[in-house]
Amino acid sequence: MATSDIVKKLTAHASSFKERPLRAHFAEDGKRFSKLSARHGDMMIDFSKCQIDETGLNLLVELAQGAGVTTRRDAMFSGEKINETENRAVLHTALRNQSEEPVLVDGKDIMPDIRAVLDAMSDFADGIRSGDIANAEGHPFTDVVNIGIGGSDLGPAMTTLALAPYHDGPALHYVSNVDGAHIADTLAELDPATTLIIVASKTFTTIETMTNAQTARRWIAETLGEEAVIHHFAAISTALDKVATFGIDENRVFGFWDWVGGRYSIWSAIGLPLMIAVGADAFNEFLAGAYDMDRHFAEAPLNENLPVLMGLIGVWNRDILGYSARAILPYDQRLSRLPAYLQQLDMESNGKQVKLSGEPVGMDTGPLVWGEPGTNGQHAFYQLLHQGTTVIPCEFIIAAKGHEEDLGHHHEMLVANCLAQSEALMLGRTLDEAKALLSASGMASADIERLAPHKVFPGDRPSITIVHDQLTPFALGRLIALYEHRVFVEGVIWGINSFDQWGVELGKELATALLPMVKGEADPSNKDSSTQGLLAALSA
Ligand SMILES: O=P(O)(O)OC[C@H]1O[C@](O)(CO)[C@@H](O)[C@@H]1O
Repeated sequence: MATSDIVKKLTAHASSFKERPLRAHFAEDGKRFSKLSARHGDMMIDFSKCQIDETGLNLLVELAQGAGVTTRRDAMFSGEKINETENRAVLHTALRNQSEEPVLVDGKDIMPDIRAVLDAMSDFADGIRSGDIANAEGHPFTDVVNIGIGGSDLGPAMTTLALAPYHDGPALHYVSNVDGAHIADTLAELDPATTLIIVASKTFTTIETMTNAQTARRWIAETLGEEAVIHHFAAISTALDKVATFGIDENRVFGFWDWVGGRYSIWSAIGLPLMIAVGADAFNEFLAGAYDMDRHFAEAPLNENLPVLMGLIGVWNRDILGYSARAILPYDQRLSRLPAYLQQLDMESNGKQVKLSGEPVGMDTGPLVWGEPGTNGQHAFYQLLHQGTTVIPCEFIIAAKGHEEDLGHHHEMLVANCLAQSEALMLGRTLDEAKALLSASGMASADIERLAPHKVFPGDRPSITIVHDQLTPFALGRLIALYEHRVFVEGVIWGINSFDQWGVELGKELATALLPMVKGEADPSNKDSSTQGLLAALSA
């Protein structure tokens, strides 16, 4: 059946959820959870609190089949150049390939190069961690500053925080913003003599990273002397020629390849800061977790395949039910940067308006992705999630166990809060229930009438809950890979290229043209009146 026909069927099917609230679906079907949840190892995804049923799910699976999700998936894993607008393969999965199988790009097996870089990273990380690689005086590095932005920052920054219980290497710091405040505040806390700077940039041209790297270089040279620079810098890039021009010792340069997208690069040398923090063994566990999800994605039937199911529910929410956002709500303080990480992964991948052919997509594509960890968000924006006029599907993430064995009562409260939120969103509270509650408290009837509408919760607000055992390196790798493949599935259904990012270019070009105007060295009179007015206001 053609995609448009399945979409029509799905749209017709959605009416059963407009007519009957989720609470009725739960009341009628005691097996709803077991029918609408799926498991892989200790990871379980409950989507029974979404406005979907088995019939709808079967239609969605048909949609995935019709859109060619499996063909496209296999093409990605096998190194075909599916990033057609950049003429590149998409092989972040090869970076975590734990099998002996070769992976071919243009007929060449890329696995030996991947393993060679991983070995070099391990040697370097071990050396920094043990103190064998030290400053000119032989003192170990106590602090490492990673300078990068986007995929060269969010992945290592998010994962370093997530794996704090495994962090036994030097302290890690991340500088990304070109705002001088970021690097100034970071370096102010540090001793240059025992600080290693890693410059991470796929292209080694990104203006923010290059500006911060030059500032860090001056900081080292001015405090320790020019000859110290060689001891205090390392780099990660695909542009090895540009790194050499910057003056970083070639033995401290860790490469990767154009078939690794920035937002998919945490598995490459971009993960070096994480490896320095947690050690090569834990990093390898992290890769193994992602590989485990890769195998599941490649092999599990579509109706049991977690990333496929997540992607299908995403399309259902976005295109059939018309919800334009999704909230990422990890009930795990150490995943507090996950929403920011997923913003890049999802919105840079699927924030597109044309298909691979260049024609308009004709459907809504990637939703607005945002979020904060629970329980903090509960005391901030959950009011809107529960009673606002916009429905925002939520994605809760929770581990069965925390790492703080002596603080089990905290974890129990975390779990109770997480489950309470999805229950409240689904169930809501009717006007009659609100009135009954107020009346049970002994309130006068006039006050009940006045107050009850404020205590009504519409309910029927969909959510997915992802449960895993504990946030280990393996579980983290698996979780990120789950989201990567979910974004892939959605992108295939929309027919877009999830692996380019032309949308970030225009702003970069205009910033380059504006810089001389900001400096007062060029005439802004060809700019629109707003830009001219803002330039004048900022020139004080
Ligand atoms: O690693 P680089 O080349 O400095 O790029 C950083 C980021 O900039 C982007 O190209 C967007 O501007 C991202 O895709 C990328 O992760």
